[in-house]
Amino acid sequence: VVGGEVARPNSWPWQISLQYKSGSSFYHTCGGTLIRRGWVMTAAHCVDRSRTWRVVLGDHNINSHEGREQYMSVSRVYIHPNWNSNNVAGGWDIALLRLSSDASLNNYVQLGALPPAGQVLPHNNACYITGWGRTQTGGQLSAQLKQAYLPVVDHKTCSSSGWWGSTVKNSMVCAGGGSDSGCQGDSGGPLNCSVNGQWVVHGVTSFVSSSGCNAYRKPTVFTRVSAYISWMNSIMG
Ligand SMILES: C[C@H](NC(=O)[C@H](CCCC[NH3+])NC(=O)C(F)(F)F)C(=O)Nc1ccc(C(F)(F)F)cc1
Repeated sequence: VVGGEVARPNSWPWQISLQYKSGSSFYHTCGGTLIRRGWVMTAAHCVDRSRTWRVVLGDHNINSHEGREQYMSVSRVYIHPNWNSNNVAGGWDIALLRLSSDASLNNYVQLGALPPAGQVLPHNNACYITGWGRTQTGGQLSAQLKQAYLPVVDHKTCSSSGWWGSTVKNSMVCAGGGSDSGCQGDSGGPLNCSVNGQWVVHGVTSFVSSSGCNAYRKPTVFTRVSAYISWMNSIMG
């Protein structure tokens, strides 16, 4: 996350860290959202390569053990069948991870709320991106979970010339476009939007401009969760 601020610990209790094993250690690579006790929603591009994954729940500082974390292994990865790893602009950047056991819900670990199928938020709807991604273009990951206020940019604006043009599809949500943005390492994490006073996860962090995370008029682009409700239900049952 470029800009924004460090989140109050565990104030986004559905945010997870997706980590892969290398040698005898695990490394943060993406974010994700706990959507059922045994299921995590993330981006397909996060799990393109087959690796040994683990999901960390209840985390704040990914480099220290604070005692609230739950470490879950992943028993199966479901990547959307239409996902094309050579074309993030095509959309379909969504995946589900089946956990090997159910999470314990508590003050630090809660389920994220999903939107109703088809719901599209209006321009400027209040949303926050959260994640441990780079804090500047080309910079380092954040040790502590960060948040940034990224209001929704409607499709009409986001897909206009000077903005993303036809790269952005209707199955995506744009948010931000100013000096705050997502960045590498935030992928797969939630776009948390305020709807009728409740936080609802309307986006899965998908891409930013290759010329810089907070490039002018290149809002962060998210997979629009409300376009994938039926697919997710078909997988999770
Ligand atoms: C560096 C930048 N990385 C990204 O945007 C990666 C996803 C990369 C998927 C493809 N391997 N996502 C992120 O950094 C995220 F944290 F914002 F989600 C990037 O490649 N952006 C990008 C690439 C292609 C296109 C387009 F489809 F238009 F060709 C648009 C943006």
